[in-house]
Amino acid sequence: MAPTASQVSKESAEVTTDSFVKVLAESSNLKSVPTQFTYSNDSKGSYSDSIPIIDFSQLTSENPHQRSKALQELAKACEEWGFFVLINHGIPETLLKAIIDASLEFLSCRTMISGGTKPKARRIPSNPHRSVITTANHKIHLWRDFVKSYVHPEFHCPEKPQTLRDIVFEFSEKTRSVTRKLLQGISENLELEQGYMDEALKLDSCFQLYAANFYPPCPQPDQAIGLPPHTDHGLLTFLIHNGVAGLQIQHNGEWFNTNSPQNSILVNTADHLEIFSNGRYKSVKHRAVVNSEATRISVVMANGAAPDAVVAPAAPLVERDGRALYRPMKFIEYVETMLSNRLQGKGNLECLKIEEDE
Ligand SMILES: O=C(O)CCC(=O)C(=O)O
Ligand SMILES: [Fe+2]
Repeated sequence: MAPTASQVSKESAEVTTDSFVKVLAESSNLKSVPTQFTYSNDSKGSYSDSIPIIDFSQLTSENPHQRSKALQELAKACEEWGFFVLINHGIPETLLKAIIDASLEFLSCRTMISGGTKPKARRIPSNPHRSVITTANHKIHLWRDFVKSYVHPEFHCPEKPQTLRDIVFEFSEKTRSVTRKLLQGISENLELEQGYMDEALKLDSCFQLYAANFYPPCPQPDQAIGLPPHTDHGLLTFLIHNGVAGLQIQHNGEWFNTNSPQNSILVNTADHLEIFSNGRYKSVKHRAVVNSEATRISVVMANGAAPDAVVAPAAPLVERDGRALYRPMKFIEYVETMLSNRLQGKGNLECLKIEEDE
């Protein structure tokens, strides 16, 4: 079950003034990355013409030929890249722009609040504005400010401004509907009986998490990271941004820059799709790199199973494969372990893998 508003606001009390990277980045004499942010990385990525593009209007077309072609493309994208650029999805461009603008305003405004009295930020019913990860033996501050809220099946969002709430609510509804149709296509590609996936994952009460990430310009982009390599919880993650590049995905061991035509949505396959498909569709590793010139903002909607659904490899696939490759786990427990960083660098997915000799 999603946490109650009181649980969440208790966590938000961890917000501190110095957790805002924006303030640090704006200080005029900042010439290098402070040591606690140091994360040496080669932030360069390759470019590829073969990053898949999925035309949603063809996937939902009544023309069987068009639909079957789009289904094949979707299967290939999930198998080979775990990532695709979704076009003609039907979500109005005005809404995409509105959620970027409202998220940007909210994060900028939180930063100003932090400079004065803090209580307002504390009362915000969203997850903490955390910018630290713990690796095996030390803490690294990320070059990112962010906000996160569970928005479905229960809607939690900062109470103010009302415009942000309204926009996030509408974006959650629209992305949910697109997600359900993509999952329907994926279920057909996995040759599952109609309704099997919906029931097993209780998709009518599917989980959604909204996040907005704010990456200010960084004086030494190779010495800091917005988000280190990771995979996402959930089935499919949707991401849009303000036109400043920064998302890189790993493909055959190499980092690739992602490029998105205007009004498109970047979609990646996530951990629970890897589990449910019994390893057919891998959860793609990705990272957010920073740059020295422009502020980047991304808005993410993570789409998962119902909080109380126990996610396991689909039984018909286990039967076909002869064995399950992952242990079952309740969806919300998985998410909460991941968000609390309790695994300290070791992914949840790794912990659920069943070795051949077990
Ligand atoms: O901002 C980005 O491009 C990546 C965001 C992301 O991977 C996440 O929020 O999980
Ligand atoms: Fe991610």
